[in-house]
Amino acid sequence: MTDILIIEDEDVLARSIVGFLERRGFSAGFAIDGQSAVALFRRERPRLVILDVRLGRENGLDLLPTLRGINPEAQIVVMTGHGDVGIAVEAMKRGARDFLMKPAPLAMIAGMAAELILQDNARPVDVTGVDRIVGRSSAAIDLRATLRRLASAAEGLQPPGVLLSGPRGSGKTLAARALHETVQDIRGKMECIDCSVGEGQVETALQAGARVLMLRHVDAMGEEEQGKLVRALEADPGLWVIATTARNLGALERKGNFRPDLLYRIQVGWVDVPPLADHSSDILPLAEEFARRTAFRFSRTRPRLTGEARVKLLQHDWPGNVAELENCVERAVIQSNDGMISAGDIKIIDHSEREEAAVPNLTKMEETALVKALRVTGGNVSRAAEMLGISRDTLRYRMEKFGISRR
Ligand SMILES: Nc1ncnc2c1ncn2[C@@H]1O[C@H](COP(=O)(O)OP(=O)(O)OP(=O)(O)O)[C@@H](O)[C@H]1O
Repeated sequence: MTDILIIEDEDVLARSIVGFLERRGFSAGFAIDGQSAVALFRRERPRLVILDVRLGRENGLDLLPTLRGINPEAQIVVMTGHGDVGIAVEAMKRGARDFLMKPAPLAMIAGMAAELILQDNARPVDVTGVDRIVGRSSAAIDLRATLRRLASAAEGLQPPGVLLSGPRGSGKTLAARALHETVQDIRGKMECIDCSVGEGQVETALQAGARVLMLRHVDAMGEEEQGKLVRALEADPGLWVIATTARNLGALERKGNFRPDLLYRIQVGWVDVPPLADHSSDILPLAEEFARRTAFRFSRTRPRLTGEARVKLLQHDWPGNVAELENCVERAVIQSNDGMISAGDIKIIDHSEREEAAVPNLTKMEETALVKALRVTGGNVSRAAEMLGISRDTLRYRMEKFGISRR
């Protein structure tokens, strides 16, 4: 019996995946076309299949119903070309469990195999440093690499400052903490300040012995606090700043709302944290991680996401980024009660609908104003028209239009 079957028409690639998996203790085999893949699948009953969508002239997706018909319990992960989220969604509608985007590093394939085969509920929750950043997209890989590079250059950064820039909820604070955890031995104690909350926090943090200031939402820092910070940084050149912003600080500086000398000090190291929509291949690994963490927190067995639930998560564009995904999965885990998270448990808050509801209806407002003016004036049309700032004739016309009587 084989644990993992690789269905991949590129013989050399298939062999290297198999070799890598075997060195990590899995038994693996491969097939280079549909027909031999089905025969091997039937004979070896693998628990996991990694299926390339482009299988020579064949479409790998066409194999899905056959494989699922033979053994519906086997997990099937499809490999798609980079950026082909549409194909991944299609594959999952047809029963695939997950997807990988090519080129997928071998370590990532092995990690996914371990996760799916061992169903490791017991994976430690206390991963530290840059490893806390979940994701297998090239954006996540780049982010971890940039943070590691900055961490190793941390001692030499002059002046010592790193700016993490990206939209709300994208993971800037997590990246900042990950960076600090990696360098804390050389940089020392960190105090976190949310600059949108108020003034005076820099002083308090310094009094508490901070050697690193984490400034969340630094774009919201007031003028006076900016001045204090610049003076503190001048007095203590070893003080480190890790700042996060969702707004363009350069533009704020040009408008005179951000001090150029502060900007110069904090954007020595620069990290861009992308919106979740730009790395949608991380949606499912992140959702799995949030489900695992929430289940752990509430001492529950980790619920499984059904295929429909996965498709629903993939099809949303997450304007609130990772924070929105995290909230959504947490709610789903709390609501689920049969060990499964189904599409119905995934409640996506439609921001456009909420915004639509928040826009007042002008006709309704006009009618309400007319009724109110007539009630306040006891039905006196002249006084009501005066209050409303319109002529008596206009008021009469409007009353008729809305069918409003004087009382
Ligand atoms: N790649 C990731 N892996 C694991 N968890 C993540 C990742 N990105 C974000 N998160 C989690 O998502 C949530 C939101 O992230 P975070 O608070 O870092 O966003 P932010 O960009 O700082 O938001 P804001 O702009 O509102 O301050 C946090 O709970 C964080 O731990």
